[in-house]
Amino acid sequence: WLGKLRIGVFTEKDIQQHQVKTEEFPTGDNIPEHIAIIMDGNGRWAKARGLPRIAGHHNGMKAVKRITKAADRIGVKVLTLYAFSTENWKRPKAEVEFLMKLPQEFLSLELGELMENNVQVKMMGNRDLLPDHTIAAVEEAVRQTQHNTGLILNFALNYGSRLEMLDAAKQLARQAVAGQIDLDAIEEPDFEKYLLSNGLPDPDLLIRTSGELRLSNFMLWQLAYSEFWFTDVYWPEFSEQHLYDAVREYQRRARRYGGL
Ligand SMILES: Cc1cc(N2CCCCCC2)n2ncc(-c3ccc(F)cc3)c2n1
Repeated sequence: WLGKLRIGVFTEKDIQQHQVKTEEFPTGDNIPEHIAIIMDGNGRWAKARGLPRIAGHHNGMKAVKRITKAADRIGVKVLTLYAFSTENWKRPKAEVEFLMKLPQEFLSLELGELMENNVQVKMMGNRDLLPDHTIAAVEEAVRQTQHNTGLILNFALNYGSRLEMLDAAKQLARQAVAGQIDLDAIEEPDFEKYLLSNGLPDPDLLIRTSGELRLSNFMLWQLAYSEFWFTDVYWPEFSEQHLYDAVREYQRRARRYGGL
């Protein structure tokens, strides 16, 4: 009986504003197998606090760890995080140099725990233009975790969807010109195997933070049937409960649309 006694009184509003850390997290059926996140708002988060943009990116990196653990906890199988787009090269040189150091900083801090939690690190993106030190850090993490069978943590790094699809089309065209495939027999799976997401299921749920309502050249083919969930919250302040709100909404839609 005493176990049910509430210490202090909090309202539904407190819960919705995450003033109170409710232990509840989504369970049961329809946990999305693959969640993809466009982690936006890092610069604005810093600006709102009178901090330099790189402070936003650094706090964004802490959110990566927080949300990876939260997704793993509820049984998500694949978590794809849009860490750097092909358009991000237009940022100031100093900012790009800082961003290009974050993969190795994150991995030097977290790879041990990722291994303990059986997480497999993958990278989806174009290795051209990436600094050698960035590629080396990511490829070492991919190698070390390649046999892990738990959550797949897939970083979209120097990724652009149109370039990805154009390259897949060119590879198919080359095969057709060489007579290695019958043009009229090409089906969607023949195209998909040349995408950088090859081997991964399409995202069930796309989350984008900071109020932007665009895809920004992210997984345009793969998101064809995905649920989209947008929030005004800036990525550095995106909490476990925000993730769980998105998953609960996904489960609600699946129940509603899953029927007739
Ligand atoms: C370029 C960049 C930016 C980056 N930000 C932090 C998250 C918000 C978005 C912008 C800044 N993060 N966070 C983690 C990584 C990363 C990438 C590959 C990898 F194998 C391990 C970690 C990362 N990479």
